[in-house]
Amino acid sequence: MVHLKSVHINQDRIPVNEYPFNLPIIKNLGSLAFHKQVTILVGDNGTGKSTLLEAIASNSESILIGGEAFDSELSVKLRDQLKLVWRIKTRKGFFFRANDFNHFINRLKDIKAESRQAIRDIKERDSNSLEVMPYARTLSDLERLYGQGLEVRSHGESFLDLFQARLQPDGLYILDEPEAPLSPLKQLTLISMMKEMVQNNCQFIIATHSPILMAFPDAEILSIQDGMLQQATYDELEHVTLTRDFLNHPERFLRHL
Ligand SMILES: Nc1ncnc2c1ncn2[C@@H]1O[C@H](COP(=O)(O)OP(=O)(O)OP(=O)(O)O)[C@@H](O)[C@H]1O
Repeated sequence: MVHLKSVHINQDRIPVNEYPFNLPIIKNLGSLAFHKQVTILVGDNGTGKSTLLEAIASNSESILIGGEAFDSELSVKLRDQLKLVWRIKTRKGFFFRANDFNHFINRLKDIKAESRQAIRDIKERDSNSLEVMPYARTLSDLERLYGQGLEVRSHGESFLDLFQARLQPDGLYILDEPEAPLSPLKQLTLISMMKEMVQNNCQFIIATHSPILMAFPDAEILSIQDGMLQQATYDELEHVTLTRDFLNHPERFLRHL
């Protein structure tokens, strides 16, 4: 079952010559329906996938993992023109951009260091003080979620740890290029985690360039063609055909570069 059924854009009174409204994908959006629990957005660089996902996530009040805030004033403008239709609005889930991930890990590291320091300072003043409790709770919550710490894992490992820790049933997960740090094998691990969460009533909307993630079983694939989002099959995607042809005959491509 999908939580988010559709997105509509109010085309009245939008400044069509300004970013993000000047992007063809936004100009042509109209209504976008989500029919399956997994939607894969595919398109060339710069076609507007991140812009659209950020505006949807911001409108749905999604938790932003790792980023400072729904930054661009510009995507906020787009957010305000969107109308989201829910089956039942879920508060679970998050918005995740691979680009924000390092920031997220560093922030967790800082929170732990600050909490440890606060505990030391309080204990020096009064070794029996209960003031340490909130800091101790923060540390134990982080340890329960992420074990020793995401910062002591490799980029790809910590990324999967995060998903393992934070995916929960009934959530809406909006992911922007989650394949970024993952080896092909670990992308399969991510697919396996997602399959489990789909059985637990989760919905995923994912922008990706990975032909592996695009193969998620029974996903709805929306491909950006000539500035329009259109349903597509896996085998007709350029990402897939080009990768397949390249892997079969790399020399044919490299010869011309
Ligand atoms: N703040 C901004 N001001 C003006 N133009 C912007 C801004 N942010 C992005 N753009 C432009 O909007 C277009 C769409 O960007 P966006 O990041 O949404 O594309 P994308 O499809 O996610 O690309 P990629 O696959 O490379 O991540 C790009 O041409 C980009 O240069």
